[in-house]
Order: sequence, then structure tokens, then C-alpha cells
Amino acid sequence: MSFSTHLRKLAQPVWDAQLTHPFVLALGKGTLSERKFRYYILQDARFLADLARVFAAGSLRAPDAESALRFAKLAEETITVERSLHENYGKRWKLSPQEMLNEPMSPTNYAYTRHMLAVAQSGTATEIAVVALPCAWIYCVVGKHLLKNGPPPAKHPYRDWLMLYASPEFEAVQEWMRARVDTWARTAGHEEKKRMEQAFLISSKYEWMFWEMAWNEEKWPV
Ligand SMILES: Cc1ncc(CO)c(N)n1
Repeated sequence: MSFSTHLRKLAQPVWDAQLTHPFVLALGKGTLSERKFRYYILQDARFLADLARVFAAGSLRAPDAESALRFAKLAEETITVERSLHENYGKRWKLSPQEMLNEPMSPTNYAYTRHMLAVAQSGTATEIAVVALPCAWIYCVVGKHLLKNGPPPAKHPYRDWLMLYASPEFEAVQEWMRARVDTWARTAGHEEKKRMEQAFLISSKYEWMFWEMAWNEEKWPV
């Protein structure tokens, strides 16, 4: 069994829970309130800015030039591809890119990004790939699951989001990251593998918490 498959089996219960989360179900059906979706997109724009930094750290720590280049491209693509999706939605709400990035992070978003940035600060390239793997992999699984019966109707309010995350281009991101994790895990020691399992599991749980955060429009207590 590949190490990435081992990681997914470890996290399978919280992965399965994502496909039945009310936010995900409503997003797929197009019944999600625009207010909840706006909350999600504004938080996700903040999330992606930090995710790009995690990929940049992966480029710095990468053991070879090809991986360093690919991580740097992932940092760029995270900002150019996913953020352009957000900025197009932002136009719906007459928000400039800067206004979107001025949105304060929610507690869950802050915690999830600190979790990934901590691994980016002190982890190996393998640990960095692992901590960001649920992010890329789960969205691919969710996107494909929501479009398993075919593309959304042209009038679906969240069509662009669904098409991006169900796309082969987005699938290629997690395929590359899984291939790196599987290759590099072969030479990882016991302690590093334990850290990788923890990082993957915690990121997987934060992915579920991110849907829950958006569904509840989470705010700081005061
Ligand atoms: C919270 C979160 N996880 C994963 C993705 C996919 O990049 C995203 N945009 N946001």
C-alpha cells in the first residue's frame, strides 16, 4: 500500500463526513444561501494566501530542482487560479481583491493556517507536502463527488466553483503531491512518518471544520 493510501485510510472517517456535510450538500445542489457562500469565499481567499506560503516553503525545502520548481508553481497557481475564482465571485458582491483580503480570519481558519504554517516553518519537504495534501485531495474528491452525475446546469449559482474542483487540472495537483509523498516516504524514518500521519490527520479534520465554520458563519466570541 502506498503511504498516501495509508494516510487516507487513517483519515477515512473524517473524509467520508465531508461528503455528507450540509454545506457541501447545499453547495452541490445550488441551494446554499449566498450569505453562507460569501462568508466561505472571503475566508477561503485568506486561507489560500497562507496556502501559497506553505507551497513556497515546500519549494525552499525540496530535495531536487524539479520538485522545488513544481512547489513554486503550486504557490503561483494557488494565487492565480483559485484566487481569480474568488475575485470573480467578489465582483458579484462589489468587493475589490484588497477588500476581500481585509476580511478578518475566523477562529477555525486561523487555526488551520497556523497548523500548516508551523509545519512549513520546521518540517521536511515531505511533511510540507503531507500537511497540504488533504487540502488538494479532499477538494478533488468533493468536486468529483458533487458532479458524479454530470456537469452542473449553466444557471447553477456555484457552477464555477464545482467545475474548478472537479477538473482534471485540479486533480493533477493532488496526483503530483501524492506521488512525491509516496516516493519520499520510502526513505522517511519512523518519527518522521508519525509526524506525517499527525499532520495529515489534523489537516483532514480542519478541512471538515472549514465546512462547519462556513455553515455556521463562525465568528470570534468577542
Ligand atoms: C479550506 C480549503 N481547502 C482546500 C482548498 C483547495 O485548494 C481550498 N480552496 N480551501
